[in-house]
Amino acid sequence: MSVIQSIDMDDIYKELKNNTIKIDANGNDISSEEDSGSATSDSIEENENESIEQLKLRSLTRYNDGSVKLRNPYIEQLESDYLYHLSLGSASHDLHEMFGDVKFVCMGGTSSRMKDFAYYVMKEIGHKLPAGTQLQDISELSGRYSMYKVGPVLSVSHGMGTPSIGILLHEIIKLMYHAKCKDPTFFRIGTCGGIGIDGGTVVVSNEGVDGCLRNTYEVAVLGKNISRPAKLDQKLARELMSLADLERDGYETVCGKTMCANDFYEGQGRLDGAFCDFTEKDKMNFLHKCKDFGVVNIEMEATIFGALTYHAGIKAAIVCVALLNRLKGDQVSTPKDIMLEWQKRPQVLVSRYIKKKLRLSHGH
Ligand SMILES: O=P(O)(O)O[C@H]1O[C@H](CO)[C@@H](O)[C@H]1O
Ligand SMILES: O=c1cc[nH]c(=O)[nH]1
Repeated sequence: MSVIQSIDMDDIYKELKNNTIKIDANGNDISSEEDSGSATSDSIEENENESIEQLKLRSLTRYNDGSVKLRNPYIEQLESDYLYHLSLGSASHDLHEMFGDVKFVCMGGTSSRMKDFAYYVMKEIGHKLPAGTQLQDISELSGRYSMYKVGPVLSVSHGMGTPSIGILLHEIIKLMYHAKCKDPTFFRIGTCGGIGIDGGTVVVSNEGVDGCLRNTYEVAVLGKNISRPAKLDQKLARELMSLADLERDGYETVCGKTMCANDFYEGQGRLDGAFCDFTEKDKMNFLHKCKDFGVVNIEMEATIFGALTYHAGIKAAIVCVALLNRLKGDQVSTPKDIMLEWQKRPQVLVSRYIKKKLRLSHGH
């Protein structure tokens, strides 16, 4: 058995490596700043700082009318911007006409899930298609992602892992800008492995952490690692939790940290990949440490989803259903029909939220 370097879990709070630049939501380099949030810090001052940060973020990411502003001066200079992986362009399509009314962008890994969600949410919000028509996959030509529009809801597939959802997030955020969408809210509707929770349990994430339990998303840009906070909207998470109802739903909904792994097998401590250089004891120790740290589930997109939406000043939430309890095994072998029923659960919660917001905005 080859030797691998073990993760020193006690080092998780230490500074990132020297060649990593930490940037805050406003794009400032904060690599040299001490970590804030010690138990002795004054909470009123923290709240004030938080509000100031939110205001600065808003001025960087919104025009006065609430429409999405990009943090990239080069886009304005382009004569036309082609969103290659969506098969849509600012010159070839009237993006404002097509998407200007979008308020909710829902993403999930597979095309079939996002098509099902589009039909489900259509029924839930009472959206009617013209007689004899059906929903069209707007990005079909790209052959990469599938996208359906149901009134103010966009339902898009993102594929697997951070690179895939990262490309989509860049293009969808640009789409929001070209379409002049006002204050959109983003959701990831997914599946995950639970830690200490039964299969079928729904998880609302309160933050994303990476495979070393850091609450950041790191990416190499021009030869340097850039690290951005992987934050999710706390109020939105609480509101989603308030819409869950154990008695009515018949299943549990919990809130906690979500680990974003860069791999399904070794990266999630599975013993059933093509390779495994650790023991079952190592795996269980790691999963228990994650659990003690507040991690309730593992998937493969949470950090980048939190980081890019936060950087864009977009309210975002992740709702996943656990397909298994990783403390009890690694194989995902639940029968297909049960799995499909479980996958509906995050859709039900997100639809409830959308319905509630639409009712409020229509004044009833
Ligand atoms: O939530 P969905 O889209 O199912 O994605 C989850 O499932 C995939 C692995 O099977 C990863 O992409 C993980 O994040
Ligand atoms: O264990 C699991 C199940 C779904 N998706 C993951 O990434 N991990």
